[in-house]
Amino acid sequence: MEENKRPLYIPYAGPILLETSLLNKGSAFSEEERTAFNLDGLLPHAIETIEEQAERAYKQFSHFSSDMDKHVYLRNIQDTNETLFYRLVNDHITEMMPIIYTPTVGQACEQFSDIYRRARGLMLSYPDRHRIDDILNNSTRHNVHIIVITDGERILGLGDQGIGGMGIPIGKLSLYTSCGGISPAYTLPIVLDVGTDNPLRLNDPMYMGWRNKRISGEEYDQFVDEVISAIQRRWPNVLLQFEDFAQKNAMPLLERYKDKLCCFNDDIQGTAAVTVGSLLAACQSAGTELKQQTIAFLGAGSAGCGIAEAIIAQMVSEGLSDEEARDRVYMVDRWGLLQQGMQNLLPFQQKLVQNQQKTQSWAGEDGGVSLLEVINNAKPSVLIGVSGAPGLFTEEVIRSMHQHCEKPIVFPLSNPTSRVEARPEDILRWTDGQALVATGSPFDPVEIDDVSYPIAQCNNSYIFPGIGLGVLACQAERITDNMLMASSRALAQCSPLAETGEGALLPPLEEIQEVSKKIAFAVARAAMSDGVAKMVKNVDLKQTIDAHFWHPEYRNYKRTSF
Ligand SMILES: NC(=O)c1ccc[n+]([C@@H]2O[C@H](COP(=O)([O-])OP(=O)(O)OC[C@H]3O[C@@H](n4cnc5c(N)ncnc54)[C@H](O)[C@@H]3O)[C@@H](O)[C@H]2O)c1
Ligand SMILES: O=C(O)C[C@H](O)C(=O)O
Ligand SMILES: [Mg+2]
Repeated sequence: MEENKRPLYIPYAGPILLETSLLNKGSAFSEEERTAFNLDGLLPHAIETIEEQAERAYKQFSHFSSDMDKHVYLRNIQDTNETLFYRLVNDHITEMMPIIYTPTVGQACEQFSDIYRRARGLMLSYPDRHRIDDILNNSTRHNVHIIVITDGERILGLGDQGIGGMGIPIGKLSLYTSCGGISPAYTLPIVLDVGTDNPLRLNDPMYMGWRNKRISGEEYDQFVDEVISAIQRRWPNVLLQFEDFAQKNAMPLLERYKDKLCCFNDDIQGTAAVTVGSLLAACQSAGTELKQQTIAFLGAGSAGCGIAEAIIAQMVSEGLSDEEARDRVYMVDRWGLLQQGMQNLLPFQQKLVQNQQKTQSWAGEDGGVSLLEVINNAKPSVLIGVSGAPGLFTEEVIRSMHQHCEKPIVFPLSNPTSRVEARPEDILRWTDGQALVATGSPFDPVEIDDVSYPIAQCNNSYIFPGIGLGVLACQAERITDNMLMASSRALAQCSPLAETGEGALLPPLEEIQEVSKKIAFAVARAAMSDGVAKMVKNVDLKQTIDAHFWHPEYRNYKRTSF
């Protein structure tokens, strides 16, 4: 906090200062600042506090009836006065997170070109591939510590949105700041504009991206390589988060870069960490261990296989052999259960096939093993949906699961809300209130017979802000599996249900900043013990994390020249 009291020396003045979102204070500029920075007459007479500004902004926000209008309104505040934006979001996190993030951000990506107002972040288009270094120098942020990058091809469960995918890095980075205390000055959203195969975007006269089919293969790989090399030259210590890449690219990109720079794939690893954390909390509250569960997945893609591998690693840490752990995990995709000998599986899916000898008698008429057949034969206690396809946890599937398992754990994690595998109220009705439900998108508590069931939001948003804070605090140079596992365990320790035997599976969003600090602490400790942190061992880690935590408060400005 002492840090924050030091004045900032600012070379901008007049309208340019008011147009600089990181520095603008609007009506909160003091009398002295108004004189020193040539602002007299550019602002209303009254000098306001940030609380007064936030009160007015909240009133205006509340007048909008649609979530998209609210989203556009908040994004506009973000683009004009970031401090006020974060003050507002922090004060109303439960109400505003679904507006700046999932699910509304999905619609904002689909309508990106329609609602476009101001420049934010970097848009790197394939036709500009020969001047990426120059373009990075145009960035409005110079001291970048965290980048979220997408190519817009798998936006939530909404498919290819081309340049509209930019909504996702913007939304994720907003959470890095509001939930993880990363100064907005340190963040940079990037979209790789490599075309789009979505006819709705290509045929839309308003579409603002490169109007071309997606590039692929060698051209695509080379372009990504050029961008990442340029990022490393410009910001060698940056944490790079890959987000919402299509299945064919997500894992190969992670494999290609994970040992070369400080990076992770949020859909594979962040999702795995939050899901394992949630499952650990669920097991703890039931007095069991993860190794005792049998787990079925619908969707064996980036998220599904990422979660499965993290579950297996946790089961092994609880004493199972790798083979025993894999035996307990059933992956169902479009063509049924992943089994040995199946054609066209990607390398990361091949590691998760079931032994055909065990499952051959389960097959239906078409020779494949459906989700229902897995439920009836394997009798899972945990069911996870990451298919992006809505409604597939049918009444029959859930009731069959409940027949074999008194208190099933059911996580329909697909986003946004329109893609959920089953709605929580249905799952609870079909299981007489016995299921433990968590979803990827936010849902209100379910009321049945005067009992209220809270629905946890099992979304990687519980994890990545804490990872970012931990990485910055200890100056980590890589993201290791131990760091991710540490984040899961730290999250599980924050679970009200695990702690007290009742209440929600995951902590309320009002506590997210404290949760992020705990995750950051665990992540940084794991980074130090893995030898990937530059921070010296005897520094007080907790104090360093607190010192890194940015708060949306105005600082005093003093004038300086360029
Ligand atoms: N809650 C979270 O934090 C979180 C995190 C990551 C992803 N997700 C969600 O999970 C979904 C999948 O993401 P992903 O990155 O794994 O995508 P992906 O494309 O890599 O994987 C989706 C998989 O589901 C399969 N699938 C599609 N329709 C199916 C059907 N009818 N039956 C069986 N399988 C089917 C696909 O073949 C594919 O293998 C998305 O909706 C995404 O929003 C949620
Ligand atoms: O963006 C989210 O809400 C979570 C996740 O990264 C997803 O792709 O669905
Ligand atoms: Mg994602």
